[in-house]
Amino acid sequence: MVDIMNNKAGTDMKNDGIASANISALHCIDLSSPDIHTSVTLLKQACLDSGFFYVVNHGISQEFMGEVFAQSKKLFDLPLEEKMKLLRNEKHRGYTPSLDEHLDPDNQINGDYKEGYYIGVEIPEDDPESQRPFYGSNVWPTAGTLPGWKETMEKYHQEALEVNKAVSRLIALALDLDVDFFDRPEFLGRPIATLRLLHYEGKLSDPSNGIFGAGAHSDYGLITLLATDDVSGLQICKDKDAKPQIWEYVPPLRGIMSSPAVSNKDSMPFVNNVKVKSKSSTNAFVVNLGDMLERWSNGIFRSTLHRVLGNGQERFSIAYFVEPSHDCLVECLPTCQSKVNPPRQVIYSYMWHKTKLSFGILQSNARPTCSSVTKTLMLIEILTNEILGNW
Ligand SMILES: O=C(O)CCC(=O)C(=O)O
Ligand SMILES: [Fe+2]
Repeated sequence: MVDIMNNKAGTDMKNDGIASANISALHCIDLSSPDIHTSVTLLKQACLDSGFFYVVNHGISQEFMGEVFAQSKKLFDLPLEEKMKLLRNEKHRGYTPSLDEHLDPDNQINGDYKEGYYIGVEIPEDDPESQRPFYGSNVWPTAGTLPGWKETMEKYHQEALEVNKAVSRLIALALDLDVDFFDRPEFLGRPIATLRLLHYEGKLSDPSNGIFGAGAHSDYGLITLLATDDVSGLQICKDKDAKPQIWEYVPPLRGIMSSPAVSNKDSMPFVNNVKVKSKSSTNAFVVNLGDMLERWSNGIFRSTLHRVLGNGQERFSIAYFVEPSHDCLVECLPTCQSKVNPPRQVIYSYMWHKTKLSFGILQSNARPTCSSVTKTLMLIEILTNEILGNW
């Protein structure tokens, strides 16, 4: 029996053609399990250990995921001049070309070797809400160019949001909050939820020379739901302060495992006693915690540094970034403070975005870099201090 959880040190990915790295032993949450207690325990441990975990049996069919990836590929297969007609607008919706984003400028010589496509929550232009950062209308390829594309992506946007909500309910329980804590209208009732299709062109990464598929970063929102194809590349660094940093692969978790470490085709992988149900069962999502949840939980749950190394093969992934509404006051959760861990920061989700926008971070990069995040957080503290006067 292959047990990815116990598949720790000693396993490497040498046949990826890049520097060998261990495979990370991540927890796996079965969203269909009636045993909520076990799911919450596993999830809590995952959030404390690494801020990364797999989610299986999430309810989105394999067939539909195949359609979403096929449509994504069709878009990226368009000639560059066609894609440039869909270039991202001022609301950061639409196409972002290769090297446009620079997630880790301190360690990258060029930008990320990936192209992307942003799809947010659609709010019509005549709705005053559309004036707020990250709300607005999407950019769509015409039905003539890509039939059914818009419909597929809109459906995935909705279905993936439900998976995120299911995960956020387990997170609420893991933080000793009411199960529906994050479901409130001002939180995930009106979320800032952004789908991002990604295509890595197949450039071989060379970390020592600053070449990455995606540079090291942590996501800045609440949680991110990531779907990937069978090509490995995602790595995490559980301790961002360690020197040297230790990077571990997070391989795609499938009904049939694709990585050499877990390729015993005769047996289905067990992950922390969760059986990935059958060869036709849905592929796992990778979920990771963002900087906002780290703040909200007063540093108890941590966001984790991650990056993507290209192994020379083309790779597709789909990230879904979820944050609460602009009106959400991200103040220390009641269950995350004590005498030894007093509340640290108060941030308006709205301020979070406004500050990023006003500092132009989003003008050069679709999302802020790690170092930008740090600078931004410092700034938010100053601004919030001025506005709320509670320091
Ligand atoms: O493509 C991946 O596997 C990760 C992408 C990612 O980390 C991001 O877009 O924030
Ligand atoms: Fe990320």
